[in-house]
Amino acid sequence: MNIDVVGAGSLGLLFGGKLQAAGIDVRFWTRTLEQAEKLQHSGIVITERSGDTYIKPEAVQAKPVSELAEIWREAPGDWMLLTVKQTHMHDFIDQMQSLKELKDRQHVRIACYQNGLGHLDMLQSALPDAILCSAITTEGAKREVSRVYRAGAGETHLGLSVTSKNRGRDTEREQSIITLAEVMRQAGFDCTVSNEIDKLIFRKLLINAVINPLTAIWRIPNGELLQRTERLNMMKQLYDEAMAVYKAMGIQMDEDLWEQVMSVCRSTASNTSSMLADILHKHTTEVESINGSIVKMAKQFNLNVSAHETLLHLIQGMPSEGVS
Ligand SMILES: NC(=O)C1=CN([C@@H]2O[C@H](COP(=O)(O)OP(=O)(O)OC[C@H]3O[C@@H](n4cnc5c(N)ncnc54)[C@H](OP(=O)(O)O)[C@@H]3O)[C@@H](O)[C@H]2O)C=CC1
Ligand SMILES: CC(C)(CO)C(=O)C(=O)O
Repeated sequence: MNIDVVGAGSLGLLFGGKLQAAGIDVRFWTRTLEQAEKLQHSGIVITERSGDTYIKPEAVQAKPVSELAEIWREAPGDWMLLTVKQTHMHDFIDQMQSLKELKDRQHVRIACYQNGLGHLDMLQSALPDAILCSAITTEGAKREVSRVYRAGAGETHLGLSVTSKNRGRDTEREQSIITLAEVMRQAGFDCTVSNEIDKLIFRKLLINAVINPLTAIWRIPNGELLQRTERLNMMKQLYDEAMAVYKAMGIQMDEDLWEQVMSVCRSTASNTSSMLADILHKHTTEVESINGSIVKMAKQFNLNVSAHETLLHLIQGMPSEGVS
């Protein structure tokens, strides 16, 4: 199987690096030529509790994403792992426009790792023939140049979301996802195919919508959210607002989801959430596709989600030079 990893960041290097170490043919597609050259010069190191895995420089295939569509004409891959952030989806879509002209365009298969909502619809309307699969993962990865740290082993669920379903050829789509999951397992990921991927997408959205903006505003690791009543009260307000939206939409969640949110805080107690990390690194956050999605859905039902709305605006208004 040939895997194209688009976005050689934290998740991209973790998944791509481990797949390559398991003997899968992997090509990395970077935003800049500079990063592609760096990977080919230094190789990739994956640091896990069990030790380091090293992909030698000469084994790394990395190119700027601007060359992907052209190379795909001659040598298409079997699956693309899309590991860019939500904030870079528009750039990626612009770069992929010429894939529409491929003869075999219905064989463009993309596994989307993004947190939040919005990317699948956007991608499906830009590439209507592509097979899109959601990859919901509890892996935690952090990149430093060409080294990626894996924070324990998480679970990854792959599945066709509502966006990609009802487009025919479901058996073929499902089979290709099963094959991708098998390859992921060979590479050491706890990966399963889920028939309830939308539930998992909304569960993750809720967890991110409660934890991320508060840790970003208070600049605390996830575990510290549980340390003060005021923080727990804010979490609960965000939770209740989101659950009211889900109820109006007919989205069923587990009865003990509030317990699960607190349990994620405990199991990732020392984590800097991705939203806080983005702010500290002066990157645009994914708040628009996380809390912004809750706000957008609430509007359809005239529901009040004032906590999400306030946090959305507070985070969007953060100084672009970051905070220290
Ligand atoms: N890290 C994690 O543990 C988890 C992350 N996620 C989700 O996965 C997604 C990716 O996260 P993460 O890996 O942490 O993010 P990173 O910022 O570490 O990686 C994203 C990479 O994409 C590159 N990129 C940006 N635009 C393009 C483009 N058009 N073409 C090719 N590459 C591009 C960036 O390049 P450059 O650095 O040059 O800008 C960067 O290397 C996010 O939506 C996140 O919410 C979900 C679960 C866990
Ligand atoms: C689950 C959580 C909150 C872990 O840090 C996360 O997914 C994130 O930081 O984006």
